[in-house]
Amino acid sequence: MAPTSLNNASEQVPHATKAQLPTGLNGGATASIIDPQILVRPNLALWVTKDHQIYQKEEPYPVCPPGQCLIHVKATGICGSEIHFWKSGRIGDCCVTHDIILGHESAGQIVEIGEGVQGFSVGDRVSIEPGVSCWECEQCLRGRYNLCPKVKFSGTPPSDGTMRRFVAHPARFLHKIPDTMTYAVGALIEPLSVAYNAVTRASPYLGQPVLIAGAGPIGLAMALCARSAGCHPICITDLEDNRLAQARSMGFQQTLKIDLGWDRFETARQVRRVMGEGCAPSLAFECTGAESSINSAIYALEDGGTLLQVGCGKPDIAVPLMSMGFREVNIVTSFRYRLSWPVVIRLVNAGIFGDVTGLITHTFPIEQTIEAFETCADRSKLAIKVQIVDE
Ligand SMILES: NC(=O)c1ccc[n+]([C@@H]2O[C@H](COP(=O)([O-])OP(=O)(O)OC[C@H]3O[C@@H](n4cnc5c(N)ncnc54)[C@H](O)[C@@H]3O)[C@@H](O)[C@H]2O)c1
Ligand SMILES: OC[C@H](O)C(O)[C@@H](O)CO
Repeated sequence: MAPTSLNNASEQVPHATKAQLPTGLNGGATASIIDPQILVRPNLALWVTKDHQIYQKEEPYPVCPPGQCLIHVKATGICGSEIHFWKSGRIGDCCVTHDIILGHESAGQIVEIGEGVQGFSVGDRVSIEPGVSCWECEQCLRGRYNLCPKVKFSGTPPSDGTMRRFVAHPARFLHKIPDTMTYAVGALIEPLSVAYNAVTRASPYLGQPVLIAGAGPIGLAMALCARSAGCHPICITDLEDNRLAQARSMGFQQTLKIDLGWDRFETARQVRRVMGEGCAPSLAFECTGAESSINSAIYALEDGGTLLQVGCGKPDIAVPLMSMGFREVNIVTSFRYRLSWPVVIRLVNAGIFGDVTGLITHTFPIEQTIEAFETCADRSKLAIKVQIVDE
């Protein structure tokens, strides 16, 4: 994955000042469905600095540019990448060089419609697809719009994100969610999309034995998706008991706590032992990005198996390429998602993944966003998915 493609375009969403606004709005039509009291609430936003600080500041109420909708963000999940931008100031070569607003896992309600937008109404409940691709380059035109070199990805430098009360977002990247779906679940469509994309890249077969390395939000979302795709048995590994306990509470009983003292052969042996039924995994979704985990997954795979690399780690990772060659072990990568929202919304709504709310362990009101970040970053708090809500 080229780190520079994480986000290459600069964000230029203009902001209106409150003084310019007639009634907390931009003068556009707003249906009575929106409580006017909500629109005058401060537009609190969560910023990160290049000096590893986060702070919350009131932003002007945004203007709603043509082609975009203004959304009252009602639920936003904190992603591990945001903890990286905060604590390390970077992911690979994608650096925080100036203060930006974080956030890319959000759902909310449309409060204003920009000029030229069709198919949406004020009051619609939507999940936000954060990667705004150009829709003009060859990758976009070929349908691989997740690889668009001009993508503006919410909350990834240099683009501001969705972790604020009100945000404008292009209508093309908004997806209606059914009335029966909560905003919290609408915000989970993003991590579930990461898993969905990886599953579509792997095309598993019914009854395929699968290893999932890492039981963070992505590993657990991966497990839900892989199970729905018919994978069985599924062995999930992690270093932490609480994450494996969460996996079991979601119905995945075959878990393995990794001992970093084991070498890759012993880890592979343990994976196969936990899988039981005489199985070795023929597909491994690697969701940690840790070199030792990647290597163990490669050795745990049966000959001819496939490593589906989802986790992001250091730029250069050593893998036993020659041994893989002799065993015809494949590596496939998966980056974000494309065309996933409508399908994932449909699958979640139909209950195909089971209860996805098992991913959410903590919820904070928007005013406590800093506390939410601290909880997410502090492993002793045993958080998996932390969400910020604003009802
Ligand atoms: N490919 C993509 O498009 C994409 C999208 C989102 C996230 N990601 C990446 O996916 C990974 C997982 O994301 P997350 O939010 O779940 O992160 P996370 O840090 O919450 O979870 C990772 C889990 O891996 C476990 N782990 C670490 N080393 C291990 C090892 N050697 N063996 C077994 N488990 C180990 C950790 O204990 C942790 O529970 C991250 O690297 C993230 O950057 C990739
Ligand atoms: O789910 C999407 C990921 O979190 C992003 O790609 C992030 O890692 C960098 O922008």
